Amino acid sequence: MSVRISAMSVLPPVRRDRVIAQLPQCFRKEAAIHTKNDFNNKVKTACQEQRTGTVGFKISKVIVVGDLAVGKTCLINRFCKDTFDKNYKATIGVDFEMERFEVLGVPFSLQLWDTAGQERFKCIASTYYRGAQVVIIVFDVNDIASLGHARQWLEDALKENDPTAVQLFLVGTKKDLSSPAQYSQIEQDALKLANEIQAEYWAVSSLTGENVREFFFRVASLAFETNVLAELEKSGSRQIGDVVRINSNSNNLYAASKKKQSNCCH
Ligand SMILES: Nc1nc2c(ncn2[C@@H]2O[C@H](COP(=O)(O)OP(=O)(O)OP(=O)(O)O)[C@@H](O)[C@H]2O)c(=O)[nH]1
Ligand SMILES: [Mg+2]
Repeated sequence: MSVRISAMSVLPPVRRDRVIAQLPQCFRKEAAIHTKNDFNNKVKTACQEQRTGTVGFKISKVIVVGDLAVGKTCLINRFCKDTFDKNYKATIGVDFEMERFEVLGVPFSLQLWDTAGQERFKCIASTYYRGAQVVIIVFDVNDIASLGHARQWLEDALKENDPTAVQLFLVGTKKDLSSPAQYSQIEQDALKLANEIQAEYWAVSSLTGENVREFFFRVASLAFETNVLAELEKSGSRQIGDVVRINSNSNNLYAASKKKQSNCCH
């Protein structure tokens, strides 16, 4: 972790299509984390004044869970690599992707943990649940049973996390395979569940790409907003100068992380 943080300072600039300047809107107002039109004012001001705490080192951990073959890996691959594979290759344990953004001018990364839905790999996968700021529960809009299992996935994910600190998303995939009539029927159930578990609801297709980018932009934006607000609360009356000092002292940060690394490897 610390090694990755120090490496970030030498990374190239964030891709132009990962720059977020406006708060992306929710998919359904009936099931949204919030329905405000714009980023929180305190967050905007802090970003303008570069008072966002560990500027440039912000990372949120996201775990993606749900039944086997609902399309978790395809969803991540569509967004991160703009690819789609029609052949099913089960995820064994977990896969990991880091996606970098710039939100309100501040570098921000999502650590995406793609977990296995197959029962036999669940045990390995669940050891990676800890420390998640965002939980994405995925179901297939053509498979009502996969929606029914969402609660169980949530329960397992929250066992390892502080339920009050987690932002939840419920995502229906494979929208391209369902007729409008079939879709609107399952959407009713999904919206109801999303409200009960206080999740924000989205429906996407990784095959066509419908809503995929919008969804991840929304995740990044809400995670960022929460992250900065928490940072502002934590720092309270701390001087702006403190933050600047931490950042300008990156040599020491690097040295410290190297030291830590050698301690744990030997
Ligand atoms: N038509 C269509 N097929 C999809 C879509 N998303 C995924 N699939 C297909 O569904 C199958 C399973 O997709 P994966 O992404 O591997 O599923 P997973 O949830 O990662 O499965 P596990 O890793 O076993 O948990 C593959 O054959 C995909 O091609 C979609 O949006 N539309
Ligand atoms: Mg997978």
